[in-house]
Amino acid sequence: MLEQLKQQVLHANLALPQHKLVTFTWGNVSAIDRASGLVVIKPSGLDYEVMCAEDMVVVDLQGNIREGKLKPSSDTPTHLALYRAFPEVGGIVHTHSRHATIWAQVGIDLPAWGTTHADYFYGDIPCTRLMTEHEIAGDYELETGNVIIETFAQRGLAAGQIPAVLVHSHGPFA
Ligand SMILES: O=C(CO)[C@@H](O)[C@H](O)COP(=O)(O)O
Repeated sequence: MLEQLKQQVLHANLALPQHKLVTFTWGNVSAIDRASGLVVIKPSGLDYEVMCAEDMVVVDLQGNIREGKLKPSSDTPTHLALYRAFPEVGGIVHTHSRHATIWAQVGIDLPAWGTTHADYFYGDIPCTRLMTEHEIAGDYELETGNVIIETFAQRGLAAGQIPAVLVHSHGPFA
């Protein structure tokens, strides 16, 4: 099922350690097949060095596992919330890359100060508000998606124009 997309998602996940964007297994990439509404995502906690296409997990937009032997990434509910909210989004990447994560801990927007930033973003990269204790203690990953959606709605941002966000005290999603 979705063999080509699994290869693409595997390749994108393996690019994270190659570009030094993750520590240990703390990052994940997914992609959606909009025709079927199915999402291919990295398994949770599996070393990138041994990861292969068959390890990719297929889930539907409600989080039901449709194919795969391994547990999907712990961030799957965040990815799914974003796919449900932003129909223009075809793929999502989350990392704990050092500098973006530092900005996320500070909790401020990333200003459009550089030319490469300007090549990809029509403005500052927003940082979400701090999540509440209730949100953190509840379904944290789903609430992470919700706070991203809230940030884009409150600021009138389009995911196609600002294709990344910092989640306060966590890290970047793009
Ligand atoms: O920040 C966290 C956990 O605190 C997550 O982003 C994990 O780092 C994701 O790991 P996988 O479940 O994708 O391996």
